Amino acid sequence: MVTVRAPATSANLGSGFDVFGAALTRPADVVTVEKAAETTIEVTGVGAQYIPEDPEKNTVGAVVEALDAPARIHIDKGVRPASGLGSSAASAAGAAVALNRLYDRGLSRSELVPIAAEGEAVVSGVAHSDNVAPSILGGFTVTTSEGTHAVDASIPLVVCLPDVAVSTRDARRVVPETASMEELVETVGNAATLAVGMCRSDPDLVGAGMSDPVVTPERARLITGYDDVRAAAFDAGAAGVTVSGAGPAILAVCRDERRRGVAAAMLDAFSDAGIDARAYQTRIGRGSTVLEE
Ligand SMILES: Nc1ncnc2c1ncn2[C@@H]1O[C@H](COP(=O)(O)OP(=O)(O)O)[C@@H](O)[C@H]1O
Ligand SMILES: N[C@@H](CCOP(=O)(O)O)C(=O)O
Repeated sequence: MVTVRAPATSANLGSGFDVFGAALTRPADVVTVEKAAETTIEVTGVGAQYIPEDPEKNTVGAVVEALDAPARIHIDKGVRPASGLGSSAASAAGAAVALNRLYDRGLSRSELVPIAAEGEAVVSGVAHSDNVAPSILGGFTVTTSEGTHAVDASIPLVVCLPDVAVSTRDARRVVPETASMEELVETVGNAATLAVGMCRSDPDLVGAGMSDPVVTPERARLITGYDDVRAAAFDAGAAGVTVSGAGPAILAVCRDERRRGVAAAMLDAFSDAGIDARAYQTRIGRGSTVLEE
């Protein structure tokens, strides 16, 4: 038996659509696997009632297939599904790390990234790796078709999750098909600024590089109260605010001493818009951890 804690993640970080990701210290899924002749999946925890236990439909089923590692699998969800916090990815990442150990497949953490990404194709139609990479490797990650680079960065964050669901599949439908040269130049400049900020563990620089003129404005329209929550976070001292993943969670980066105030301001703004929400005061953290084997 192997048990793995796989963290929630925030993808895109504004300027790095389908490329940037970050592991969060909390929340997390806990995935337990045991060898079995046939694969079975049991799901408990946050939002378990919305998650299929059929291996064909659950993200971990694709990981079992790719590793040829049938197992009795238990997923204890800490990351709510359809959150923008890499819920579907956390289970796939945890399963990839756990099954690799259970069956002694000997794959490196980097080699497990494309395998876990197969799970994302099951739910969103695209095997994007920007959530599974940080959930497996930890830190700030840059993922391209060439592979993944991970950087340990110490950056305080707040993620505010409203009590509404946005599916990644639906939110990918509003992504524009083209961008102008002006938008491209602005995005490249912001993404590069953010990456330098991560390398320096500088929250102000990371925040300065989060702005994205192409995808985020379209996604923000799907989140009731987004503009007010964003403005409230900036007023409370956030250095940058954007949609987390495909939403509806909203991500703010700030200095440590501002985190509590930023979280309270975001919750108040959602409440003023008539929406219940919860805020996680978190930071960039480590990847999947083996708890027991
Ligand atoms: N192990 C899993 N954990 C979470 N969601 C899963 C899992 N397997 C399948 N799903 C499905 O994936 C969808 C949520 O994924 P997605 O829309 O990408 O949201 P998130 O941003 O939270 O990952 C839901 O329809 C859910 O039923
Ligand atoms: N790059 C993807 C990331 C989706 O993240 P999720 O946490 O919402 O699953 C996208 O923006 O579609």
